[in-house]
Amino acid sequence: MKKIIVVQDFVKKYGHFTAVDHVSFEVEKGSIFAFLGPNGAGKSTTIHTLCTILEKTSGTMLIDGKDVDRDKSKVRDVIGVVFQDSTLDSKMTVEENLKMHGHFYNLPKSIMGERIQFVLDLVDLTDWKKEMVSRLSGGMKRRVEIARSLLHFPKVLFLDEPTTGLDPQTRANIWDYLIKLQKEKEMTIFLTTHYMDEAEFCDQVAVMDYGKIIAFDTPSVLKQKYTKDIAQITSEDTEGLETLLQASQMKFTKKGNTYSVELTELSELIAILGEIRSAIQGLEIKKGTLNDVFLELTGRNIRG
Ligand SMILES: Nc1ncnc2c1ncn2[C@@H]1O[C@H](COP(=O)(O)OP(=O)(O)OP(=O)(O)O)[C@@H](O)[C@H]1O
Repeated sequence: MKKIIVVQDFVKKYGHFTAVDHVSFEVEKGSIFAFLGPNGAGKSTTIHTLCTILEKTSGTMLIDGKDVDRDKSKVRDVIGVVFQDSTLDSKMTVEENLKMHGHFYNLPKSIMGERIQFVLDLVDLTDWKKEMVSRLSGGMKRRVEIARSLLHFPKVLFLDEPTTGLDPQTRANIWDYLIKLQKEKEMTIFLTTHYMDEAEFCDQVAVMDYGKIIAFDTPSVLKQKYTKDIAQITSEDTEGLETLLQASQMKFTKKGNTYSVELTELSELIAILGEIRSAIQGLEIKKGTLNDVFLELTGRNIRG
């Protein structure tokens, strides 16, 4: 697989403060990649530097083989960006906003109309083309921004917390569009988020904290490596259950007559449950989450 983003030993300092500290990673072409971390982890700093908005202190960053310092304009030609703060002109229509962006990217007049139609179709906003941006909801504005960022058919789409502040339904819709885009256009999507559920959609996740990448892998491998599934068992026969758990050396905690058991071997648990079948009142298996990954790595919740 081709690496479309290559970052080596990236450092960004603001004065004496090191916001990003010797970070290296690579992103595969056509994948969805997320930087996951709490506020202040250094996610926006990294994405802004990749997008040529900030200057790095040291290190190397290549996008599609182009150096973000030496080939700024070539990098800008191959990327699309959607940042946290809206940059749409609310006194203009959706179409006018897109046209302005098209002119900025020197899109020929002959294809402008067709491109605008294409990107608005992608985000289901064709009927809103002539509407003033000021009349759109927050979620629709974000969709216009996504459409606008795609107008010049970028190879990499950068999204800095694309769904922050949006309601769950709109967030889900935006994700539908992004996944459709990635599949249909083979576009690479690089996003930052502090939403765990969003990171779950991604092919690869870099978990960031205090300016460093503390884990990097697919969501399922991260969960396999750093979390355990927990079986919550409620039993009338607490003594019997406890004796069996102790005998099998399974790790557990107890609250009332509910036991939280770390699942290592499912067959072992099934055997225990079989022995006290009639006393079991409830059973729930809780899968490890990306928040558990973060908790395991840092001792804190990602929101904390
Ligand atoms: N212009 C700046 N001057 C000084 N410090 C800054 C500046 N911008 C960011 N920082 C600091 O750098 C660190 C990383 O910030 P950054 O915005 O990259 O984090 P983040 O992970 O994107 O967080 P958020 O989700 O809040 O945007 C933070 O401690 C922040 O306060």
